[in-house]
Amino acid sequence: MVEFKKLSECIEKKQEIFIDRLRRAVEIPSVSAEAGHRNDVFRMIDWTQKELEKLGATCEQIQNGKQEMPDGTILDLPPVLFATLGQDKSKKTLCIYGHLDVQPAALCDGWDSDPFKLTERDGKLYGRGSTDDKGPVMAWINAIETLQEMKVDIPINIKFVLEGMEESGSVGLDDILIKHKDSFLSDVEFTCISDSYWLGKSKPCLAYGLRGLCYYCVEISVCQQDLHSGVFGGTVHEGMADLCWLMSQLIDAEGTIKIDGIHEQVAPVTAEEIELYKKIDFDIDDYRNDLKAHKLVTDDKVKILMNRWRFPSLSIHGIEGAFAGPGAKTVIPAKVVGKFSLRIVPDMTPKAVDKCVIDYLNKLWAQRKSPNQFKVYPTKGSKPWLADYKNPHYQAGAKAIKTVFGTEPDYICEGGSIPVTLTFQELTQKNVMLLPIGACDDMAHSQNEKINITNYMDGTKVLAVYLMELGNCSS
Ligand SMILES: C[C@H](N)C(=O)N[C@@H](Cc1c[nH]cn1)C(=O)O
Ligand SMILES: [Zn+2]
Ligand SMILES: [Zn+2]
Repeated sequence: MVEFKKLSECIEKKQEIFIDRLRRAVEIPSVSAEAGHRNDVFRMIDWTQKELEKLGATCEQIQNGKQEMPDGTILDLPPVLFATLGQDKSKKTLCIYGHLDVQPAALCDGWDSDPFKLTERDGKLYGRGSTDDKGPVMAWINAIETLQEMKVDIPINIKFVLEGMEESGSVGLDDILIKHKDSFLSDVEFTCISDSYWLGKSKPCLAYGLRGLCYYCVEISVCQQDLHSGVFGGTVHEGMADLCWLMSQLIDAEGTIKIDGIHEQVAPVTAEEIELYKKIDFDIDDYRNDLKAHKLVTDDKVKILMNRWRFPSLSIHGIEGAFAGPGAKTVIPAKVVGKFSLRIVPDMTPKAVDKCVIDYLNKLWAQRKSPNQFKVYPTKGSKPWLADYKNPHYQAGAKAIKTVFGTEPDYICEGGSIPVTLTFQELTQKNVMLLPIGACDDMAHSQNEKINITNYMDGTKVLAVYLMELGNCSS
């Protein structure tokens, strides 16, 4: 086993190279949700392939067909990048998943610097994708590169599955993985994903649960084109008024979901779980301060954590077709599409949730007695995921964290969703672990997303030590 002190020094010496690698990754605006950036997603995949090839990996881009956008345009889906490093039959194989696409971002959203120029301020690296998920993907590359330069024999074979559509529902990925179950995935013994965040700012953690996601569109059309509200106001049934009324019936002021049949699907909380949650090191005042929230829905630590991980939540995201710019445009939109989603937990399933949501909205629509055209439909849904954190694979992760930070990790769940996690678990029938490197205040998906330099560098160390620990791991 490589001496940690030496490994740590080698990683520290390469800090500028590693930051530069992340800088080049962030500079490619690989926003999967925007048609105008689709080529950048392709570019990002090509660029990462070259980085992996420099490590000696054999790469293959698995083509992923086409995607029809809501306006009817057809776009090529980015390929999924498969990479293989090492094919030693005497070694076990680790599969690393990550994503190379990012959420949309623009300076005018309220960023303090260009989201696609990695900018260092106070030991933090700001930029879209810095923590979600380009930083962690680069940290894997950094870790392998360092071990290779130190001439260390990595005790496992490594496979990468890197996609470019995660932030848009991982379109096509499950089908590709299912097709490669008996080939590329057949020898996978462990899967590790670094695409989530610590619970706090200083204590590392391992995550063993994710919520699933069910996303919905509610479409209301009034007429053929937008109307002048002075000329036509008072003569038509306004779609925005219908939609705002419908959306206001989804949750109450406390955030409790009002849709019939949702709460009944949630697995009952056990006394043992409550005890587990009580022990988690989580400062509720810090959390509120970080968010600069006026007030949280409760000051009870266990309830807040359970609301994040153990119970469903419903969020209203936006209205397509509605006026959202500055100024005072006076228009009646011809058609509006409301967007909301539910994060779902065991024992909820997208199928059962879809039925409740659609039945509930149809019931409300009948009450509204509007003559407008109404349609509600789910976009992609994903199930929640839970893993066995007592598996030796988690012990390898914990040992790596102990080596780098001198402390045991917290074992936590994550409120977000990475749908492919469950797919890996089901297809390989092996343990999957989430090993985050970013801090709780990294603000993924938001303005001023960042990763701390310390997290990026220590994260690289943890991933390198974890690769070495896997050599002794029998899952
Ligand atoms: C936790 C992960 N880094 C993440 O951000 N996942 C997204 C997945 C998603 C699904 N549809 C769009 N994005 C999330 O939880 O929102
Ligand atoms: Zn992510
Ligand atoms: Zn994300």
